[in-house]
Amino acid sequence: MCTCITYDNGDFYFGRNLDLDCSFGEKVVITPRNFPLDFRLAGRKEQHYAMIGMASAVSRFPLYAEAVNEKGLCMAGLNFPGNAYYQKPEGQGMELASFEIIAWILGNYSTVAEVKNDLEKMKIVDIAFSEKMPPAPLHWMLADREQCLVLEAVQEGLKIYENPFGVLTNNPPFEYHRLNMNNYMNLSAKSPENRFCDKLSLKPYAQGMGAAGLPGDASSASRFVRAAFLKWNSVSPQDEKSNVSQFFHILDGVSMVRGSVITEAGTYDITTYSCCINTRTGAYYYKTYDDSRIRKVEMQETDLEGAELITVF
Ligand SMILES: C[C@H](CCC(=O)NCCS(=O)(=O)O)[C@H]1CC[C@H]2[C@@H]3CC[C@@H]4C[C@H](O)CC[C@]4(C)[C@H]3C[C@H](O)[C@]12C
Repeated sequence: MCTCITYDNGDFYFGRNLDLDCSFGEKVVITPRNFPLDFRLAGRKEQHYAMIGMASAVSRFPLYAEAVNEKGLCMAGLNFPGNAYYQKPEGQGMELASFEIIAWILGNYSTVAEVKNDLEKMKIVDIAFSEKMPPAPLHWMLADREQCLVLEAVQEGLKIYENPFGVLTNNPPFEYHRLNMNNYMNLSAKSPENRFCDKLSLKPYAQGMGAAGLPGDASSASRFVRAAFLKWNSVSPQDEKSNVSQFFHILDGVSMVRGSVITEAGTYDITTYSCCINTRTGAYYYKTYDDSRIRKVEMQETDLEGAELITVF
């Protein structure tokens, strides 16, 4: 499971928890402007926007789990098993493999509004990266400071949703989470008042009781509501250090502790890493399950005109 959020407070931040039972060879990878991107059916891009994010560093193609480009457009892929449906390629139009979609969108577009114009033309097709790497069933959150969308490639085609929450988790489809949020509108960060019945003298006896009923489990639906509650009630000074710290505190509120989530295969889902990106500066902050120190990789400190992928070890 995964949780992705945006955070607007002075600067605009984007990031996620990546919850998984194993590593996918993740490394922070910078794709400079002149690194040729070879798309399977959409052709070769010699030049494009530079981007930074966490990718599987096993290949010549940057397989991003999430990234931001130099214009502040960001995108993340999250598991969507049983619902993601990639179409058969037909050899016409803008056909993209699921593993190419982040690099394609961030390489070519500077804002969500710009992408939106072309989304109708895009088709996500069923192509494996390699025999050992079949397509992952994903849905995506795409955001900039102005707008946030969810993209879901399902049997009926590519669905595009406005996402006013700036939050995404996993199954079921986004429409469910949007409706489910209404079940929690009564929760509050403030101390509650007795609305149960005025004939009973009910009083809060501790802090935090206004949000009693906020779901605490690790399920996707619960993480969605909890991340939204933490994010939308968040208060933080607007400097970089406070914002980044606050962002990780929100993600910590929906993170997975080893042993508490056992998959059907009997393995343990954990929050492998958490990341926070300042979308204006391209600074990528992250921490891992075994090292809570926050590390920072700055896209702008590398040569963005380069022609080779930069993998940060
Ligand atoms: C596992 C992650 C989602 C975490 C998540 O949401 N967990 C929910 C669990 S639960 O289902 O809700 O229980 C997803 C997110 C992005 C994915 C990579 C995308 C590029 C590439 C695509 C290739 O085709 C296959 C390999 C590849 C490296 C992918 C590996 C893996 O699939 C990644 C990391």
